Amino acid sequence: MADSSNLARRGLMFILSSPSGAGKTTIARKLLAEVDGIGMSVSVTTRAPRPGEVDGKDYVFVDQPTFDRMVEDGEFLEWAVVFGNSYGTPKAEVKQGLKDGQDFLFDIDWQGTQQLYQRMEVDVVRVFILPPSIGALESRLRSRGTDSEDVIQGRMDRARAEISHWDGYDYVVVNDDIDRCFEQVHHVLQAERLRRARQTGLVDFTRKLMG
Ligand SMILES: Nc1ncnc2c1ncn2[C@@H]1O[C@H](COP(=O)(O)OP(=O)(O)OP(=O)(O)O)[C@@H](O)[C@H]1O
Ligand SMILES: Nc1nc2c(ncn2[C@@H]2O[C@H](COP(=O)(O)O)[C@@H](O)[C@H]2O)c(=O)[nH]1
Repeated sequence: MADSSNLARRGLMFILSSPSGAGKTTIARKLLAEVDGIGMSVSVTTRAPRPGEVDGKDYVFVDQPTFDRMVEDGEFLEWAVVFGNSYGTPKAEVKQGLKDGQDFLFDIDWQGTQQLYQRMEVDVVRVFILPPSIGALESRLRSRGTDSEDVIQGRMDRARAEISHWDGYDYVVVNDDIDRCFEQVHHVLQAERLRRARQTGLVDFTRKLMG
């Protein structure tokens, strides 16, 4: 017997953005651990690895000349400069994966979101995570313990500008309680998977149902 989860479906591009420290990486890791059928789009960056970050898993870490060559060779679906470092989304895996029904999770900023939306609007679902307050955002950046005071100040200075992009997203979720926020984001993913236009197996399935 068929249900919606085993009908053929085109994959989707599930984008999580937020001001730095609001919790998108935490939500992304939980989604990857607990939800089937979704994989991370691993970005390329010129930023130095943080303690504990693994090359090829958290990011592909490259130097600036390598990044510039990848841009010239058209290897990115989008790229942007964020906090003085370059970040880009590799093209290769995503395009084929979507055709095969694989969903991809993107932890990217508003500039990258706009570029992906312009290129691949029908596949993109845009989710923006807000902190419950500016104070909570700052204390999360500090409690993470991965960035210097200068870096934290830079990210706080940019936070208001980043928050101003909330209206470029399809869904906005406040991350006060992490479990509740995760549940809300998970529900968005489940609903978006059921969009008629993505369910490519529906034509055959309904034909059979109607005899
Ligand atoms: N709801 C929450 N309550 C308290 N702490 C949280 C909550 N969500 C996330 N955190 C913590 O806040 C810190 C920042 O979270 P995270 O690294 O996920 O943010 P981010 O948005 O991915 O930041 P960046 O853009 O810099 O990568 C982490 O230490 C995380 O454990
Ligand atoms: N446009 C893109 N933005 C990206 C990409 N990968 C990550 N990011 C964003 O950069 C900032 C900083 O990230 P951090 O890991 O250094 O704290 C954050 O907003 C990410 O969402 C990308 O490929 N393209």
